Amino acid sequence: MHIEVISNVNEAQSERFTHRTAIVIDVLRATSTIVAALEAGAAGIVPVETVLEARALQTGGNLIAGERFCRKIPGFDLGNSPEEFTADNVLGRRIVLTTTNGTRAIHKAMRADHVLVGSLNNAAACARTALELRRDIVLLCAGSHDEFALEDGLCAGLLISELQQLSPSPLEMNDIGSAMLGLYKSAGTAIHEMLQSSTTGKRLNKNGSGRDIERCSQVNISGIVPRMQGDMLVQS
Ligand SMILES: O=C(O)[C@H](CS(=O)(=O)O)OP(=O)(O)O
Ligand SMILES: [Mg+2]
Repeated sequence: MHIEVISNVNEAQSERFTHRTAIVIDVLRATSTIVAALEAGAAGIVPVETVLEARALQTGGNLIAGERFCRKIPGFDLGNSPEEFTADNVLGRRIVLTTTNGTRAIHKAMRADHVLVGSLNNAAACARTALELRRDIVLLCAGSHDEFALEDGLCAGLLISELQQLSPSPLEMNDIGSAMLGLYKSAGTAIHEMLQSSTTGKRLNKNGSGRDIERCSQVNISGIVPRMQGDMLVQS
């Protein structure tokens, strides 16, 4: 099995996903938030790229959620903080989500046979599901504003480490994959500190969302594996 890591959305040409399983990673914060929403019992998450698309889908009991410039979009029900996605707020609800990087990355990966959502929170479960799907795997790091993001690279490394532990045969990977595996191994117990020091971490701290970094740093706290079915992410 071959693992390819793509370090940001601009590199993600649609043919790179053909016949593969894609795992989309946006640790701060979209993919961590999607995991939290399904964990809290949301019926599903519809990722959309623009605020206008989200507003157009504010019908039939849907909630609309998302951020621009790290802040909840005016008139939306929820922002992009995992903490907001509690059972009280989302149980049984369909949530339309738009974020700066994460939901755009999910759309880039749509050509894949299977699209999963990965984060530090659900890495082991996500790796297990991806292996069961028996395709080569592309790890798409959403990055931030079309640049590599440390937190997403770290998560790609963790996912590769989990895949290696679970796979019955050796895995091949591209050079970025090897580099991200090394990054993850070198992090040791300093994952939270690395996220704090990342560009996105600093931006979130500046915008009053520093608490989310701690939650998004926690490794393997969830067994939820969001998977695209039609236009919606649901629990696998
Ligand atoms: O809301 C977030 O955490 C980020 C904001 S920013 O673009 O990194 O400033 O969006 P996301 O799409 O979750 O990366
Ligand atoms: Mg991000």
